[in-house]
This record gives sequence, structure tokens and C-alpha cells, in this order.
Amino acid sequence: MEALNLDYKNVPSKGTIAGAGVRKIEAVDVTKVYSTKKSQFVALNRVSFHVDAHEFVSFVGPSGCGKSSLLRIIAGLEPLTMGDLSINGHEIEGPGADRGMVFQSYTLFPWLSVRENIEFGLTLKGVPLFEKRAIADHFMELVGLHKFAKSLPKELSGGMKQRVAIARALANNPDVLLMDEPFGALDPQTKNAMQELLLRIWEKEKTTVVFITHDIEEAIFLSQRVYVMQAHPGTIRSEIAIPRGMRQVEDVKDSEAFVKLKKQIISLIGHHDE
Ligand SMILES: Nc1ncnc2c1ncn2[C@@H]1O[C@H](COP(=O)(O)OP(=O)(O)OP(=O)(O)O)[C@@H](O)[C@H]1O
Repeated sequence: MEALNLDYKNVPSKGTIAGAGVRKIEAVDVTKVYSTKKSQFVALNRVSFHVDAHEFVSFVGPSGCGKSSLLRIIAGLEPLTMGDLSINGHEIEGPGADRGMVFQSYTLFPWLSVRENIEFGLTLKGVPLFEKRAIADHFMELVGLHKFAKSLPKELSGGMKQRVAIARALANNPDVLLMDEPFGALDPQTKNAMQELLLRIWEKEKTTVVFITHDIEEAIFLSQRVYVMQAHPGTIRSEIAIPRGMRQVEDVKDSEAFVKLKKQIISLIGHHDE
């Protein structure tokens, strides 16, 4: 029988603590100008940041500050106008299998089952059936959907669909998981449950995550570092480190440290709006 090759989780650049501290994404003076026939609009102005291996980094800011533009540029779906942006030291020139995406809108293939959706990228890569099945099983288990392997997306709730989307992205073993308001369309209870689940997954898989949200609580709860953005034009106003161990506190979102950080970020964002 063919031996199972699950070493995909142990590639040196991720999945091992040894890779921690290694620069994964580096952005220097990234500028994005959208041009139409009549005008030019500066969506991002000289945005510089970095994301290290295994980090969970969020970008938070008001509507229109360029969060989605930034994520699309990292994903290689949108070209930057000026500046430098690299992943693993290589300039980003287009989309790549090293980056997995999860969007706010549900992007599952409606005609494919949960298992087939999760296996889709692996099928394209020609991963052998046995291995593909094992990887899908692992990630269905991880997001708690193994009982729904044969279900179609239309039979799933919004939260379940996003769990499939996360499993699908992770099954391709991306170097970086890019998430654009993935829980933005969910009700508050489901959103909280998804945040808890994502943290558990991140702690287990050691994935590097770049997370976009306008929800300040969500950013503080999930991240190790938060970049606070402002609009007109989109720039990074501040970088906030979230203290280690804060999440271990019960009802962390009501804790003094959490509320203090939230007020700090609100004032940073609010300051610009005045
Ligand atoms: N393709 C485009 N052509 C022209 N302008 C664009 C385009 N995409 C985005 N913009 C403009 O760039 C700015 C930043 O948009 P972006 O969607 O990146 O912001 P955002 O912070 O993600 O906003 P939101 O939180 O509302 O989704 C906005 O003013 C938007 O209107």
C-alpha cells in the first residue's frame, strides 16, 4: 500500500517553531493608485509593514482605508503602483499557491460537496487520491465538519461555509493565510465561535495569518500584532503589539487590558476622523 505522505505540514518555512521570527512578508512604501480616464485615487500611500512566520497579524481601520486593496495586493490579485512587497524574499508578481485566501463572501463551488471543495486545489495539483483523502479528512476534522463531507454548500449555514473555506485554504498548505473580513457576514454568536475556532487552528497548524477586519475587538482578540490604518489616503497610523497571555483570561473581551487596548485603537482611528 502506498505510504501516506503527510509531511506537507512540516515544510521548513512553516509549521515548525524553528521558522518563528523569520520574515514572511515585507512591505516597503507600498502605494496603490486607482486610475480612471478622468481621475486618479490614492488608495494606499507608502504603507510599510512586515509579517513574520507563524504570526497572526491584523489590519484594522475605517471603511475605505485600503484594507482590502492591501490584501488583494498581497494575494497578487492587484498590482501595486509603487513600493516593494515580497513574500519569502521574493517580489510578489501575481497569485500563487503559497497564499491561501478566505473572503467575506462565500466562495465555495456550489456543485461540489464539502469534501470535494476541500480537495479541489489538491486535485488540481495532482495529489494522489489516498493522500488527498487523508488531507481533507484532517482538515474536515479540524473544522468539525467531518460529518458533512458529502453535503453541498447550500445545505450549510454561513458559519459552516466559512469553516469549509478555511479548511479548503489550509488543505493547500499555504505559506500565508490571507483573510478578508471572513466573519463579517456572520451573526455575533457564530462570529465568536469562529474566532475561537480560528485561534485553535492557528495554534495547532502554526499558519502565518494576515487578517483584515474593521472589528477592533476581533483584531485584538485574534492577533499578536495589529496595524491600525487610516483613510484618505490609506496609511498605517500605528502598530500595536497585543500582550502575550492576554487571551488566557476568562471573558477576555471584558478584561481591563482588553478594554484599554480597544479604547486606544478607537482613539487612533477616531483621531483621524475628527
Ligand atoms: N478598483 C477600484 N477602482 C477605483 N477605486 C477603488 C477600487 N477598489 C477600491 N477603490 C477605492 O479605494 C479605497 C480603498 O478601498 P478598499 O476596498 O481597499 O478599502 P477597505 O478599507 O477594504 O474598505 P471596506 O472596509 O469598506 O471594505 C476606497 O475609497 C475605494 O473606493
